[in-house]
Amino acid sequence: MQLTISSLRKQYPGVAALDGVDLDIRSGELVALLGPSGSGKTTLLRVIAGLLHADAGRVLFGDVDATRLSLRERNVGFVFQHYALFRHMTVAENIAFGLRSRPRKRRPDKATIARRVQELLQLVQLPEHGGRYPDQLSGGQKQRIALARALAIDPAVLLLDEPFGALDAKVRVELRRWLRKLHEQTGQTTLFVTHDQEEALELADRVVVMRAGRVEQVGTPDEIYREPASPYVFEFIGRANVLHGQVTGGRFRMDGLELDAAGVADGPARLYLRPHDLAVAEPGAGALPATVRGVQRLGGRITAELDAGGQALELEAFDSDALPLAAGETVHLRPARYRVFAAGT
Ligand SMILES: Nc1ncnc2c1ncn2[C@@H]1O[C@H](COP(=O)(O)OP(=O)(O)OP(=O)(O)O)[C@@H](O)[C@H]1O
Repeated sequence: MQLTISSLRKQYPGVAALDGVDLDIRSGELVALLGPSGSGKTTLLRVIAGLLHADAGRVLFGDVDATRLSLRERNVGFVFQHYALFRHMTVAENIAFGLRSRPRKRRPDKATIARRVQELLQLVQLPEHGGRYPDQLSGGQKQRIALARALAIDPAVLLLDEPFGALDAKVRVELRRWLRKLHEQTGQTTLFVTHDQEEALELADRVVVMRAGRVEQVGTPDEIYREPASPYVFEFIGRANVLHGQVTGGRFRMDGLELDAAGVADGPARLYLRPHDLAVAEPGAGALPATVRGVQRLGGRITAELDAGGQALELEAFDSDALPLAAGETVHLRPARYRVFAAGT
C-alpha cells in the first residue's frame, strides 16, 4: 500500500512535534524514520496509525484519504518497543486476537484462523511456540510474536516503533537482519522508528532523517551516508571531522588546504569529512599540514588524532603499514571525499 503524507502539523504547548511533514512511501518499501529524541518520529507514526490526530495535513492510504479514519478502519499493524502481548493469552491466542475480534461478518472461521496462526508462527520461525505464554518467551521471541500478531490482520502498512529498542545489542542485530529477510518474504509496506543510525542504514530501503518536527532528508542509506544534504545529517550519520575555513570564488581554503567548493557562497564555511576519507599525502600545494597527537592500533585498523592549525581531526585507516604515523610528527593530509557547507546552514 502506498502512503502519501502531506503538510502534517501537530502542535503541543511550546513545541511543534510535527512542523509540516511531507513524505511519500512506495508500496512494499521498508522505510526508517531516524532522528534524535524529540524530533517527532513517534508522533508521525501515531498520526499515520490513527492513534493521534494531526492539527493539519493529510494522510493517504493509496488513493483513500485516511486522515479522519480510526485505527481500526485504517487496518494498520503496530509494534511497540515494549512488547504489548496479552500476558493471560497463549502465543497462538495473541496472534489470533486481531482476527477473532473482527465483526462477525468479516471474521474468518476457526479453522482458517488456526491455519493463519500456524503460518505466521512458521514465518517468524517459532513454529513450536503457539501454546506458550508470553512470560515463557525471551525478549526477542516476544517481539517476533508481536510482529506475527501485527501481520495477522494482513495490514495495509506495518508500523514499528523502536521494535528492538528494549533488547540487548546482540539480539538487536540478529533481529534486524531477521526483519530484513522477513520483509523480503512478505513485501509489506513498513515504517519503523529508530534513533540508531546503524539500524536504519542496515535495514531500510530508504531513510527519513527527522529534525525538530521536519524531514531533513530522505534517501537510500547510501545517499544519506555519502551525500548528506546538511551538516545536521552529516554529523548524525556516522563520524564527522569539521574544519572551519573560508570560501572564495568556489574554492574552500584553510591553512595550506585548498578544495573545490563550487556552488557554496563566499564567506566562512565548514568542511565535513569522514575519518576514513582522510589520506596522508605528499607535502605540497593543496595539502593540509597537521601534527599527530596520538595513534591507536587495533589489529589492522589504525586511528589517529591530529591537530591542524588548532582544529582537531581524526583519521582512520585499515592498513597500518601504509601509514607510518607517530605522535609528534607533522604529516600532510588530503581528503578523498568531503562536503563543504556555508557557515550557518
Ligand atoms: N502528549 C504530548 N504532550 C506534550 N508534548 C508532547 C507529547 N507527545 C510528544 N510531545 C513532544 O513532541 C516532540 C516530539 O515527540 P516524539 O515522541 O514524536 O519524538 P521522538 O522523535 O519519537 O522521540 P523519542 O526518540 O524520544 O521517542 C517532543 O518535543 C515531545 O516532548
